[in-house]
Amino acid sequence: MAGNEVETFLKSELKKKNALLFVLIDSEVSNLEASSKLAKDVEKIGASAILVGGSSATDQIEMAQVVKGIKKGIKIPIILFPGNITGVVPDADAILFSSLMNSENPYFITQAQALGAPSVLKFGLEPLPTAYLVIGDGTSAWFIGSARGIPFEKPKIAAAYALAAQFLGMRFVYLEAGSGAKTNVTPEMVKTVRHAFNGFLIVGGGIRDVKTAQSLVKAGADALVIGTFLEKGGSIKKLEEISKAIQRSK
Ligand SMILES: CC(C)=CCC/C(C)=C/CC/C(C)=C/CC/C(C)=C/COP(=O)(O)OP(=O)(O)O
Ligand SMILES: O=P(O)(O)OC[C@@H](O)CO
Ligand SMILES: [Mg+2]
Repeated sequence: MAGNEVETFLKSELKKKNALLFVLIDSEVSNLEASSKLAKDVEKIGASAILVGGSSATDQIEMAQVVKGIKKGIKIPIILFPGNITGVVPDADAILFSSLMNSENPYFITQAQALGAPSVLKFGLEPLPTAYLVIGDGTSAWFIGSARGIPFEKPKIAAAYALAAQFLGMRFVYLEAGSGAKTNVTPEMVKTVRHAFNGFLIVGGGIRDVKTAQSLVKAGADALVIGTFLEKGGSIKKLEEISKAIQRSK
């Protein structure tokens, strides 16, 4: 059984850096060569982890190859970000073992977890118990996960879910506006959730500039996830600016 090395690493990074940058690599979008290069580049500019996943990434073989290929070139952890049981593959360091708490389909709350858990054990992946909360609507994660999206302007509802997650023993909360979302989670929602939840707070979806990133970190985010910005050709230099800015923002 895997230990808690990744969680310990993230917490110690957090002490040093104030807030962390996670880069999401979608194995469906980037091929192995592009993903390996991207992973090395983002490690250099201060990213603390690489997330690998996609809400429609159902090709397990492709995903396993990408994870294995990236792993060779980097020291920072690779954390799986599964949208389904097909996202559980070997050779990663950890997995966001997430429950989409505001899904209307129990499959995404407990059944995918039950089906995926034996493979997590078999592959020696460190499970990071995560409440995955989808905010707003219209994104892939919202649609595929049958989420009843928490309205952007209802921070107290998000905070109530986060508190429930804490009472259920989850140590990570992920506020997800959805990949490529037009609007990111509001700093006000992050602040309200931060107040209620004591664990590691991840925020993602639609983050692509320094100002937004800084405002979310000031509001209390521990880590920001950025994916689409790079998929759409955003520069590593700009990502570095974001990375540096969030390290100073709290
Ligand atoms: C713990 C295990 C085995 C499974 C968890 C299953 C859960 C909770 C799924 C939640 C629903 C879901 C579809 C989440 C997607 C998360 C994800 C990887 C998002 C990033 O991918 P996108 O970039 O949105 O995907 P596309 O590229 O397909 O738009
Ligand atoms: O792709 P973006 O919009 O950066 O979102 C990242 C992540 O939160 C999606 O699951
Ligand atoms: Mg994607």
